[in-house]
Amino acid sequence: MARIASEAMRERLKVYFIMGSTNCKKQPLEVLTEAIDGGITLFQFREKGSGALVGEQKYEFARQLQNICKKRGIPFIVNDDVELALALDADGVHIGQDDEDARIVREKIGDKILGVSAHNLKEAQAAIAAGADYIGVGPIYPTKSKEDAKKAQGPEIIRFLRGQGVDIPLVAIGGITAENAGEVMNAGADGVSVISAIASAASPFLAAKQLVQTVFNND
Ligand SMILES: Cc1ncc(COP(=O)(O)OP(=O)(O)O)c(N)n1
Ligand SMILES: Cc1nc(C(=O)O)sc1CCOP(=O)(O)O
Ligand SMILES: [Mg+2]
Repeated sequence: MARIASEAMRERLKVYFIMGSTNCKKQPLEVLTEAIDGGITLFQFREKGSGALVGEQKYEFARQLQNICKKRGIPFIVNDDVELALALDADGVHIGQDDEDARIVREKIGDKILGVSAHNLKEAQAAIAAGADYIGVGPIYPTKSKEDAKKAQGPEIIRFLRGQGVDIPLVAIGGITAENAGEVMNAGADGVSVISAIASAASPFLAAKQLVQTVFNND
């Protein structure tokens, strides 16, 4: 299998839903199913924070979510846990600046999708050099979903990176909702990545649909 092409990656990043068991108000498998019905384009399994599943329970939960994604043609990305991604034969891995080195992860996962978090130009350039398929840039707005999140930088960080010639597929993250997704896309993001806007919504289906409408109408 060859590396994903940039243009295909950009399309996949449009509405990127991230979720773990601790983020959901409803049954997580139902939340993911509704989000897919609503039109999400990519999914990341992020099992983190107080009360997160570990060991066999984490593996089994991930496998169930992966099965839903497989049936619906949504690529399944694993956050942080490269060994889990390999054990499940996931479609890819997302790592941050405090995780395993991106070059080593690229070697381990071969042609699978590699996403790397970047907060500034230096980190973005290093991620590209290490073989990232996309970068996640955030937090754009304040977020309650990541305990160790950095200070929000606003959509300006995306405009700045694009202005400096960073043309890798780029997804914005942190505090993004259907209300502010338009300005994030206008700043030059290929897509938006969200946890709470979908996972905490009374209707994950409607929440996903609203994001999809905003992002795709912005093309
Ligand atoms: C799409 C996307 N962008 C950024 C992140 C954050 O990754 P990281 O900085 O490693 O933080 P954790 O998510 O591991 O807490 C992400 N997960 N996805
Ligand atoms: C997982 C994550 N990473 C971030 C970063 O800045 O790198 S912000 C974040 C949490 C995003 O959740 P919500 O959509 O609920 O704000
Ligand atoms: Mg991480």
